Amino acid sequence: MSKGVLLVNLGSPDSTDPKDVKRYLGEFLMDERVIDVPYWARTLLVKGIVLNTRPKKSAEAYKKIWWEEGSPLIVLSERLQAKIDSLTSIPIALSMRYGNPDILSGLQELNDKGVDEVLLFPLYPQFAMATTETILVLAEELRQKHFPDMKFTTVPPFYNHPDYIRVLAESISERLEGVDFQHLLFSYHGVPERHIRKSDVTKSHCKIDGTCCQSPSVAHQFCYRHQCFETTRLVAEYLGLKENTYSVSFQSRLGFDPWLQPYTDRTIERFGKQGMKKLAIVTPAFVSDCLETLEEIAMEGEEIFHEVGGKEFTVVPCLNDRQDWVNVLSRWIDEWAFKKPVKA
Ligand SMILES: C=CC1=C(C)c2cc3[nH]c(cc4nc(cc5[nH]c(cc1n2)c(C)c5CCC(=O)O)C(CCC(=O)O)=C4C)c(C)c3C=C
Ligand SMILES: [Fe+2]
Ligand SMILES: [Fe+2]
Repeated sequence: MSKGVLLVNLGSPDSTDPKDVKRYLGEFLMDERVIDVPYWARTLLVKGIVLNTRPKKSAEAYKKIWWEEGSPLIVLSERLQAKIDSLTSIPIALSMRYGNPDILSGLQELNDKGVDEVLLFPLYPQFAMATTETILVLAEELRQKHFPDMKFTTVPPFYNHPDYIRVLAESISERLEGVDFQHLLFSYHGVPERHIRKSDVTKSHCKIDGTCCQSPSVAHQFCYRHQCFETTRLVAEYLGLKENTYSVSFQSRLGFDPWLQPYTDRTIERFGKQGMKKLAIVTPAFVSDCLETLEEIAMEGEEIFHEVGGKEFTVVPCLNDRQDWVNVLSRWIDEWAFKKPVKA
């Protein structure tokens, strides 16, 4: 058997043209694991309401962060792929769950190189139905339809892996060296609370309260909220952060359902109103900088903080193509390719 890797990230529109943004949002939001309501209700909501207003607004936001080479998320993912490729001896392909390059083209590229054993590598530290699960489900559908002889292995969420924690913590301490900050906010992408309950394999553990995510449970294998808290706890431990000098919040909510709380925008506002002047923020749900980090946090978040009296707002970049991160990913891939188990 011949081995290869498919890195998969979320994806971006092809350009900042509202038509491209509309096509991308249509594919993204019609995913039943992103907006998890019956098909008729999703169609009504997405095609009848969201796609009539959101693409124009989102296109304006994308214009603020777009690079000459294209979407930061795609460009940074491509740089990561190229660097890993230069360190490993097996083919490394890159796909996006939505937009281009799609998962089918990534699998085709590997297939054309003679690969019949693929390591599926969702580029998300924490499990979520709207991220990891939807990648694995679509990839499996495509495998059955187009490449029935291909074999898949999946990289599990690495939210608590010591290598990931070390690199994330080092990236934070590098960015914050010499920066005087009062609080470090760990802002994760939010999900509707309903998603957390749906992913609870025990169907009884998850209460979305102060205790469930801290009490041991098999449910945590698929609990995004627990995994965000664990990443935070382990990084705080690594950096020796004192209690009450860091906290967790959830950003990017959409719609009227309750999403995971506290919300990042309200948290930033509250901190400023309480008199905090120097806030640092890190976004560990994303391994590549993107709209949600470069616009929502670094631009909008800073504006909110300044409006309520905050002075210094420091954003830690995502891991992107940092060399220590590239080294870790290349080593995990080699461990798999040369028959050593990838540590969970
Ligand atoms: C409406 C439901 C959404 C869920 C659930 C959701 C979960 C989720 N998303 C990410 C990562 C990213 N999301 C990004 C953009 C983005 N997300 C949503 C909606 C949901 N996300 C929308 C509508 C958008 C598009 C932009 C907008 O109109 O506001 C991005 C950035 C993409 C880019 O091109 O830069 C990322 C990355 C995670 C990790 C997650 C659940 C854990
Ligand atoms: Fe999102
Ligand atoms: Fe929980």
